[in-house]
Amino acid sequence: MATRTTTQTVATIPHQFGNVRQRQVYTDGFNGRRPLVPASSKLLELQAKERMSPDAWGYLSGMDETMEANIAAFRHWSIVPRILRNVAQRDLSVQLFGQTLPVPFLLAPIGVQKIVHPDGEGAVARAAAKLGVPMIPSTAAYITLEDLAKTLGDTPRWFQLYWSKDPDFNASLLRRAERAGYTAIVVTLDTYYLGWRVDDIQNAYMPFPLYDGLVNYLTDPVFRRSLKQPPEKDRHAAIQLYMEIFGNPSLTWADIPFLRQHTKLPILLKGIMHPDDARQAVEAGIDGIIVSNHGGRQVNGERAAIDALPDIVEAVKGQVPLLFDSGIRKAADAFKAIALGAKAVLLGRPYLWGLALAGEQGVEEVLQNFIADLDLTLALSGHTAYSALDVSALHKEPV
Ligand SMILES: Cc1cc2nc3c(=O)[nH]c(=O)nc-3n(C[C@H](O)[C@H](O)[C@H](O)COP(=O)(O)O)c2cc1C
Ligand SMILES: CCCCC(=O)C(=O)O
Repeated sequence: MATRTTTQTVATIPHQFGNVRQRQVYTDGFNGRRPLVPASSKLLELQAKERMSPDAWGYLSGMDETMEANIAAFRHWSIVPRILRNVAQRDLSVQLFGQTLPVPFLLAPIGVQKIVHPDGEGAVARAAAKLGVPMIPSTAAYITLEDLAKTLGDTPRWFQLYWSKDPDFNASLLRRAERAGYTAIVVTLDTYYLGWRVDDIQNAYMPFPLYDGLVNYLTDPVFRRSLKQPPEKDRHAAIQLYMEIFGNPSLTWADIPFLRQHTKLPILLKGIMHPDDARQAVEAGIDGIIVSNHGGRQVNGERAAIDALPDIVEAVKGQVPLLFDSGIRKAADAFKAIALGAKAVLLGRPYLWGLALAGEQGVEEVLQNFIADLDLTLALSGHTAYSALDVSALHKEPV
């Protein structure tokens, strides 16, 4: 059976990918079929909205003000292309924690994906594996982290930890992730509680008690031991326990060593928006930081994530790699975040919109489009590698 290594993926995706994709679109018409999903992220969002149930759409939404700020703030920076610099060969790969990622983005952890499509995370993992795009499955997935690891094969994968109130359960999740071949742990720290989500309140909708969305909990030996009866016999008690332990608002910096004691993998903190928190993370020995405001889902009126990035870059001074998410809709956004100092970005809602519209193939097409756009944006801006971009590729616009 043919095996595919990350390095081979690197070789097959980036070079000329954009041109191949364009040729498909303009001459072959995708072998005679129209695209399954719009290449325009605005149209993609609109069509996905029409396809989804109002409850699911409401859940995907966030706080209007912060979400709008996330998108609008990319305009605070613009790309200034350079010419005559031989951009015929390009490299989209980036190095992180001793690993080569074939593209400068990963799939952001997004829980409860079956609310938009019955194949949920399975379809996303299959599309990711097909293209070699790294994925970060959420603790709150509908498919166990072990099964997703199998689907991903040799595609790079990191595990997103929701740090619960039960230390033994947390340790068990970390053990399971290591055993299943995840190569980094992303600890999300902006979601001790879910924010004041007015659409969910209006719809009386709460997806996470849905029983099969708790599968990483229900299959966990430590979680099961805490129940009087197995979840198969008493669903209600299992859901109750999940609700009790899910978020841990008492955490402080003094708890960080717990993570280090329970995993050898690189640890990234997700949800850092303040430079002082970034400094403290470095002091605490954290391996990486994900600058993110959770896609504007947690605090209304929060600063746009891309506006927070330069301050954090300055605070961290290259001591650990920074990643970025919240508002990435097209290659130009990723280009700007990387030029400002992120090593890579996390793609969030757009792949979920592709999932809602056309399942696995929809995700695949969204990812292919994003990669093609990344490649062309790099070339036409006069650069040959995302890993070599810096702020000189941008102009700061007066606000
Ligand atoms: C429906 C939904 C569910 C999410 N679930 C998780 C999750 O389980 N864990 C997590 O760390 N972040 C979660 N996020 C946040 C994403 O990882 C990411 O930070 C966010 O989607 C980025 O914003 P954008 O989608 O607007 O680009 C979720 C986001 C959405 C939209
Ligand atoms: C139910 C798990 C929480 C998912 C999440 O992070 C979000 O809704 O933003």
